Amino acid sequence: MRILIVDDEPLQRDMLSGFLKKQGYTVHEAANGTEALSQFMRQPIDLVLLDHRMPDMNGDEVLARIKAQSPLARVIMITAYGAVDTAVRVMRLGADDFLEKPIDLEALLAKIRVIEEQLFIADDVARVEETIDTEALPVRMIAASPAMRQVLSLVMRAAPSPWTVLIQGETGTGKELIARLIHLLSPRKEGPFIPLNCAAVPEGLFESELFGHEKGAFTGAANRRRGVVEQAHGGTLLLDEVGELPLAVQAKLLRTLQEKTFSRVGGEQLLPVDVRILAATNRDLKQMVAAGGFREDLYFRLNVIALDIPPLRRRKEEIPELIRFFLHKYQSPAVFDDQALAQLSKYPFPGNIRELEHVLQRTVTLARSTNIGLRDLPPEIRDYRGATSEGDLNDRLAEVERQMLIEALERHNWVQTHAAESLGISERVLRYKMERLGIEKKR
Ligand SMILES: Nc1ncnc2c1ncn2[C@@H]1O[C@H](COP(=O)(O)OP(=O)(O)OP(=O)(O)O)[C@@H](O)[C@H]1O
Repeated sequence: MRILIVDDEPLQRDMLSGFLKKQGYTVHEAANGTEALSQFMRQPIDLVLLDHRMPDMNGDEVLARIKAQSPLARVIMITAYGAVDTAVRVMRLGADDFLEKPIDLEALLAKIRVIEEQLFIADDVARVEETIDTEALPVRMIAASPAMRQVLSLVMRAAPSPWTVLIQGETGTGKELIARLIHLLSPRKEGPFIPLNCAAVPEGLFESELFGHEKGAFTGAANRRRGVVEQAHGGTLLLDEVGELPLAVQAKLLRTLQEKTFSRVGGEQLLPVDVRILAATNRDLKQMVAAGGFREDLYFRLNVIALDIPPLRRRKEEIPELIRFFLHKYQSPAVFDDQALAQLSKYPFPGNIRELEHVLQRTVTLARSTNIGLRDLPPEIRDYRGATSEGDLNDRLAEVERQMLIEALERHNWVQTHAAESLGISERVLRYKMERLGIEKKR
């Protein structure tokens, strides 16, 4: 990891630099904010240890400028002893962590390790992207928010296992992308990845689509045909919109999952098959189970590991990064000004990342110049005035809850027992809420 130490006291810098070098890190140093920013332009930096008290520039400002230049750079802010206000404020401004003076080197190392672990995840993803690129598969992905990093870390752990994974999320949140990632990180990566969109299969054709058919199995079955289960042998089968599967087919699929065999429509023989199943849905399968539209036993079989992909409006901090990503993908020279970016961040994107991508394509194509401003945005976004519906209310409540939890955790140095107590909830409830709201544990 490449670490930049920003501190105006040479002794403190030397001490930190010596310690971190001994731990095997590559260390750069800067004596003030201006120098820090120029260092930042010159070379890749993964982590900044930033002294909040700077002679030339306010620590808040240095932080904001670093984060604007490279939203993925991690920053640990070094604050004065007992300056709780500062600590809370810099965390809000996007610092990844903070540490009080005098610096406890063991605590510093523990914090660096946490960040390092997150970067490893990002590195793994980058490596996956390379693999995918060489195979000319159009799969690259951005995961810059804490919520998505948490999803990715779960992906990393789930992928090598043989278990089925149920990927849940609204339309366009990247469920198929995540499924491909799981496949590519699994021992089956050399095998096929077969996606089946269950919503696109006509009612009467499910069985043959899944399991294939023998010649003459039904009118129109002129030849033997392999189904997706068979095609995915040795690899991974993604059942997208799995909630659309008719009940009769669900029973057959369950048998295949349990016994690792299947038979083609019109065939007598039970054939062995080695396939890992991933399922994706934008419907609430649990509710479908309760309403009798989905088999409970199949639900439990599919839901061995559950991955919930948060909607884009819960991870708006990724919008600038996603825009950069898509502009690069389309080799567009367009630049979005601050007002356009702010308005895009306000809009709730019901169609999530897919909608964002379409909006960008449309905007860039129709804009009069490469400088994209408010007037170039599609009217539904340009004229969007903020929350009105119930869905938005829930999002706002979640945001308020998030802020309150983070503040309480900060106040109590991320000691969950104390934070929970101060909020009047149990520690278990606190942990549940942290997970649901994508708040990462700090220590
Ligand atoms: N994190 C991401 N980074 C970059 N691109 C993404 C990301 N997430 C999704 N996309 C892109 O957005 C589009 C929609 O993603 P995908 O098809 O995986 O969504 P989905 O949840 O499976 O949608 P649906 O529920 O409608 O099937 C794709 O073009 C995908 O490449």
